Amino acid sequence: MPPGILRNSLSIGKVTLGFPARLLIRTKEGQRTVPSSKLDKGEPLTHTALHGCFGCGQHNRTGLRLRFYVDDTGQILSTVRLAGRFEGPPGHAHGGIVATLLDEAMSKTNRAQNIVAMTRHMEVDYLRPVPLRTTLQLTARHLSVEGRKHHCAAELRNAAGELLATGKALFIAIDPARFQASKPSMRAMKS
Ligand SMILES: CCCCCCCCCC(=O)SCCNC(=O)CCNC(=O)[C@H](O)C(C)(C)COP(=O)(O)OP(=O)(O)OC[C@H]1O[C@@H](n2cnc3c(N)ncnc32)[C@H](O)[C@@H]1OP(=O)(O)O
Repeated sequence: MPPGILRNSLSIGKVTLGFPARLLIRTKEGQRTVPSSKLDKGEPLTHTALHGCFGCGQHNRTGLRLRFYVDDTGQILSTVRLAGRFEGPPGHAHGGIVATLLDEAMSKTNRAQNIVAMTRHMEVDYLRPVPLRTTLQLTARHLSVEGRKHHCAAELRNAAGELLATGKALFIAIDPARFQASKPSMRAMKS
């Protein structure tokens, strides 16, 4: 297991129940779909610092509350079911929410290596409208690193494996302690 990955309290057996019947994964041999019951190498990926995050904060009741897993190649996996409040085009997700899904998954490819990094530049290809209230598959990979610059990519698919959106992004590694120290106080934010 790469450093920085913390197991959450769910067992692997319970985790796989959350996935659709078949899940697209990338292995050392190439891309393929597997029955989700066979996804025995996915490890829950979680962290303790960002409870309020709109993407993954489990305490953010209005957020997406995404949960992520990492396979043995370092690929990040998640399944998502978007609620009606995330609508943009009728019956489909708002583009900003689609970008958030891709951004969040890519950020976890850094987190899985114990790197704290912020999105500096991101591009999205919206290939098909993303339906609400149905299971979606979100995957992301770390592509390369050069100094503080981390290049990542993500894909969003429907349960049948059809590609709906892709993203690429440049993340810049930061010192989280310095970031916390520069955080505005609640009083400053209210004024
Ligand atoms: C505790 C925090 C936890 C955060 C977790 C991640 C959450 C999930 C992801 C997000 O949604 S983050 C939220 C959205 N992103 C932001 O709010 C970031 C806002 N931007 C910043 O705060 C700063 O721009 C940033 C910290 C990302 C970088 O500022 P720096 O001053 O540290 O870096 P700098 O500008 O010097 O750029 C670093 C390198 O990247 C290069 N660079 C910057 N933009 C580039 C670009 N577009 N293309 C190519 N290279 C680029 C730049 O030239 C330089 O190259 P060198 O190191 O070789 O000199």
